[in-house]
Amino acid sequence: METVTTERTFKNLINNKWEESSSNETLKSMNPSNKHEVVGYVQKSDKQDLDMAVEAAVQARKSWRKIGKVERSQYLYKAANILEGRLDEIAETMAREMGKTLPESKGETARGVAILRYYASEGMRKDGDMIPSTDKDALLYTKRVPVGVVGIITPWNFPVAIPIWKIAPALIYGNTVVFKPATEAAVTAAKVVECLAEAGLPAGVLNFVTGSGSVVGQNLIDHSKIQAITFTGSDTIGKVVARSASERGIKFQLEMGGKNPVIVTKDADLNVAVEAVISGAFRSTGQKCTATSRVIVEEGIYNQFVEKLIQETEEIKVGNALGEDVWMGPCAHEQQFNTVKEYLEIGREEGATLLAGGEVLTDGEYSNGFFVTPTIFGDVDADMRIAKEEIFGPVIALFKATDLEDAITQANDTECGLSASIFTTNIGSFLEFVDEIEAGLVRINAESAGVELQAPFGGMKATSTGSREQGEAAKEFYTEIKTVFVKG
Ligand SMILES: NC(=O)C1=CN([C@@H]2O[C@H](COP(=O)(O)OP(=O)(O)OC[C@H]3O[C@@H](n4cnc5c(N)ncnc54)[C@H](OP(=O)(O)O)[C@@H]3O)[C@@H](O)[C@H]2O)C=CC1
Ligand SMILES: O=C(O)CCC(=O)C(=O)O
Repeated sequence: METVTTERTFKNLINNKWEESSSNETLKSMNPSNKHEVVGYVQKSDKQDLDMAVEAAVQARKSWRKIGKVERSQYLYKAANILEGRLDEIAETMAREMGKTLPESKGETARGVAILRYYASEGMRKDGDMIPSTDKDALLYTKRVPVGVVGIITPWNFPVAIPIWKIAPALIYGNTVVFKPATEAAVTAAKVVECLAEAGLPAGVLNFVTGSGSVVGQNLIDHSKIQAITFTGSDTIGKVVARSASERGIKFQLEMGGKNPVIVTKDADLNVAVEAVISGAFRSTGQKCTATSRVIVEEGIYNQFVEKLIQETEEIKVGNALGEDVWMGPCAHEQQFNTVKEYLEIGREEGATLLAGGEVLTDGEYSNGFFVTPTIFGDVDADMRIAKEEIFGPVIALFKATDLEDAITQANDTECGLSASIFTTNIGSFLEFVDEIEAGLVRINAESAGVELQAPFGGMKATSTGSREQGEAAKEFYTEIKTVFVKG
């Protein structure tokens, strides 16, 4: 039986009006901890709705650019305060809608507030540089200008932080936005947009359109009036974005998969390493692009490390994301649940040794949700699919290494290059790792996940398109540089 906990139907935001879709249809968002519970409804939009949103963003471009960065920052400060005031409510919605535990959901929402404040303060920072000219009587300088209308497509795994780390820099640098969230987390995203709208943004500056990726998302990336697209999600759709954007010669930024390694050397503090591997691999049910998925351990301490890892993994409490003392929630939605179940099977069939977990939980309350136990596979071979493919679930693949060089070679044996950690007390090992590892986020004695909003974020190799999000680095994507030469 379906339980409806909220009557709310969320609308699109187009030109500062909350609009129903032209199809008059809605999509319902379900709770992965209890698949009978509806969290809310969002609009099932089509091309017509998207065209209106893009047109509104086009019309708002000039005036938004002209009011200047300092004034734009005030809207972000206000939105931060509003989001902070709704922190508990929005975190609870997130936990209900995509199964992140309540403490983690609160942490992410607080991070959203901090990101808004960070980019608000960017309003007081410089817009360009003075450069000496070869002509002593001339003035030569650069001026950063907005790109124009930015299309933003986000995934379901960070439904507050990722939208905000794209929307806030887009707006502060003077762009207008059309935002399409992941359908599986669109109610949470709608609440974030409410906070921004309530801050009083002028009409057309931020537009929000929900609906399927294949209709709203595809039309957004193909739209002739968009000047830039930023996307976080799967490799498959990332490639579609890249093709469409490069054909039209517009800017694009992609953040996609990870297969992040952690190396544990023979001199590591094993307690620290075990705790960090568990947190990196299983928090958010392993559904982070920065999650730990391969753990490479030096032979001398392998047995000791694995024994402790198994023991602590077996103590993890899995349950409803809103449950007290629950450490790990469900997979975020049915399709993701099916993917994880499939990989648990693949691991067994490929001949890896199941050391912990590997179960689908179906008893009692568990039967209402998408629950699996945190899983560790040993004896994993580099050619196995569980060693190569992103699972996006709570699954660790363990490998043995003869020495540091072997461990780094194994760590780099992947197409992805987002995040990588090493646990060591040897300064030489850490310096070697920093030099040799092929990853955009390099972490020493710290878990592979965890991003600081004021620092550049992004991957090497097939994970990203080279550009970086967050921190100051975001301005490279959200602005163009004009080089100005002035002769008196
Ligand atoms: N790097 C990361 O952080 C993430 C990686 N992933 C990886 O991707 C896998 C699949 O997850 P999934 O949610 O299906 O990821 P997708 O790449 O399908 O979805 C990400 C976003 O793209 C949208 N989208 C879907 N199809 C199109 C399209 N043709 N054109 C434009 N936009 C589109 C989605 O909309 P809609 O929701 O409406 O389909 C969503 O907003 C995961 O198992 C995981 O491996 C997933 C999420 C985040
Ligand atoms: O580790 C984090 O905090 C960010 C991860 C992320 O960006 C993602 O999973 O998409």
